[in-house]
Amino acid sequence: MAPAGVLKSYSRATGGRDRQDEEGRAHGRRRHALPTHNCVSVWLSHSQSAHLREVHVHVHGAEISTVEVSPQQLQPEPRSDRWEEAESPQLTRRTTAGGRNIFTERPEAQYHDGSGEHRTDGSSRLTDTCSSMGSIAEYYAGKSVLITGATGFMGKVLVEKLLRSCPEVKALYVLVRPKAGQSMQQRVSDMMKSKLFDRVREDNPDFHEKIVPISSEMMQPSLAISPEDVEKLTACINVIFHCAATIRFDEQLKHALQLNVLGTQQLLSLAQQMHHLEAFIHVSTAYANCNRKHIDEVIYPPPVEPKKLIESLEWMDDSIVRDITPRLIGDRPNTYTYTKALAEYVVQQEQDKLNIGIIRPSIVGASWQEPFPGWIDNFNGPSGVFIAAGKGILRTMRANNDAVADLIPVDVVINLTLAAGWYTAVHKPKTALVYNCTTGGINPFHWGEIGTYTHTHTHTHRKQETGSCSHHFYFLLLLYLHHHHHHHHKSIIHCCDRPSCPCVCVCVCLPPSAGRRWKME
Ligand SMILES: CCCCCCCCCCCCCCCCCCCC(=O)SCCNC(=O)CCNC(=O)[C@H](O)C(C)(C)COP(=O)(O)OP(=O)(O)OC[C@H]1O[C@@H](n2cnc3c(N)ncnc32)[C@H](O)[C@@H]1OP(=O)(O)O
Ligand SMILES: NC(=O)C1=CN([C@@H]2O[C@H](COP(=O)(O)OP(=O)(O)OC[C@H]3O[C@@H](n4cnc5c(N)ncnc54)[C@H](OP(=O)(O)O)[C@@H]3O)[C@@H](O)[C@H]2O)C=CC1
Repeated sequence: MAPAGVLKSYSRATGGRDRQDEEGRAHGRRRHALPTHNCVSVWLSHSQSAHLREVHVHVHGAEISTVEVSPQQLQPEPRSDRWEEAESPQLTRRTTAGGRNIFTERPEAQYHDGSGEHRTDGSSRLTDTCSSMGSIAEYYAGKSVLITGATGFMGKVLVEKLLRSCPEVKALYVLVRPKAGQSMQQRVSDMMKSKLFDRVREDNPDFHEKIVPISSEMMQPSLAISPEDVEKLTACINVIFHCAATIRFDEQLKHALQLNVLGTQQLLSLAQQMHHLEAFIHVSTAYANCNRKHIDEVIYPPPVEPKKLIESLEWMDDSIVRDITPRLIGDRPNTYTYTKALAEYVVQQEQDKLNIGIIRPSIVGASWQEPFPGWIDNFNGPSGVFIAAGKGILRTMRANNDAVADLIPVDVVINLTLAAGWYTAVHKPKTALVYNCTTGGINPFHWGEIGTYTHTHTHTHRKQETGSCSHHFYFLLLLYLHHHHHHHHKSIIHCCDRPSCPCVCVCVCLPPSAGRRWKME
């Protein structure tokens, strides 16, 4: 176990008002220690005046990449996608003839091991491989990668990033099912035509040749992959990224178990047949253990033995399962978090046979920078709320302004996921490594602050667009903790689309003249 103070602060991923101030809110610029037993981490640091200043990618506590963001850069310019940008005290850089930076470790570099001890021991099992690890892109060169959930929000970004930043990757095998009357091929082809892939297309118009769709339905026995495809996959796959899941909070327990737990189990079985597999990366969620106050980067014992649960639910009528679901999920809020916790355990069971990494993102939001700022294709989590508020439909809701909004941009999550794939393959950890990919512990940002930033940003943006400072209130969402405050506000503002009376405007925190200019789009 790592030292409690540090890890608790970093790993806490649950929303809600919490104890982030054990280490104090950030006063001026500060850096927080990293969790100790993981070696690839992405973390954010900030100053009091800016909510997001830097993203750091660390390997073994050594920084391999830093991105600076000025407070004004709420819509930053696209930046270099190269991962090897920063000098670090623990890595030496050599630049190849082609201009590529290659980082190798200094022999005296310090390590943290799983017990939280600093190590200077050059004979550590981790150092052996570090000196030959090269860069992440170099690792993926010539590799064949299998991706589940490639048609989903995170899977798409993973596919895009691999193709763009690891151009030498050999092939991406994506498990896809036909859906909504579209064949598997049609779905993949549509995906590749989307704006998300514009930059990849620019770099390599033939990028589609690297994507190999494999027909699969993850709820079916053996994932419904044909014997020919199984043979193909077992012969060539080097790395697996498992993103597929049902992320519905209200999923029927049987369905969620079948996909999130049994589907994962079947993929692990397939993985074991692979002759050249180097890493299995499972995408979990920071909320898998949301019933705990502190979430360390460890896999907790499951609430129930998954195999037994699946066996006992098999014979039960759906209505009985529905009735007993609340008892089964206990102090977890939904079947999603419950089954994701079981899946982690199922993955852990294979750690003796496979090199495993588990990524636990918190609430994944729109891209921060890559492939361009602000990309998102769903209304999940709070995104639906932002859209409704941005459209002026939603203006009040019950929520705690001071609760931590543990948002994390999708590109940051994907960068970590790929870095973890590389790290896992190169270091072959003896036990599954867990990576909490969250912001709440080290760079807490609160729901209430979103209103402030959004308002300022909308105002600036509008001014840039129109050259005018006019107060058009497109975005006004007030959060109330108390039921009656929320209802009071709702009855005023939700009942009048155009508050023409100055008194109403004042009541709902608009300037008295706003009524005349209120405009809905
Ligand atoms: C100014 C201040 C701003 C401050 C804002 C403060 C906001 C506070 C908000 C706090 C929110 C906190 C959220 C916490 C989230 C924790 C997240 C944890 C992260 C994760 O680990 S996983 C990702 C989270 N998962 C989800 O978000 C899934 C949620 N969705 C569902 O559970 C169900 O879909 C839902 C919403 C219950 C709807 O079910 P149902 O009524 O059965 O409807 P259907 O599923 O049949 O869908 C009907 C129709 O709608 C489309 N649909 C549904 N959901 C989405 C979606 N998320 N995005 C896009 N489209 C969606 C669906 O496709 C159907 O369309 P058809 O055309 O097929 O009919
Ligand atoms: N979004 C978030 O905020 C967070 C997500 N996560 C985790 O990240 C992972 C990816 O999530 P996200 O991309 O947001 O989810 P999406 O719902 O966008 O994508 C889910 C993917 O799983 C596939 N899938 C679902 N059911 C099946 C099935 N029966 N057979 C084959 N494939 C199937 C979907 O395919 P299809 O297109 O055919 O439906 C889709 O590609 C999940 O494991 C989730 O738990 C973790 C934390 C936060």
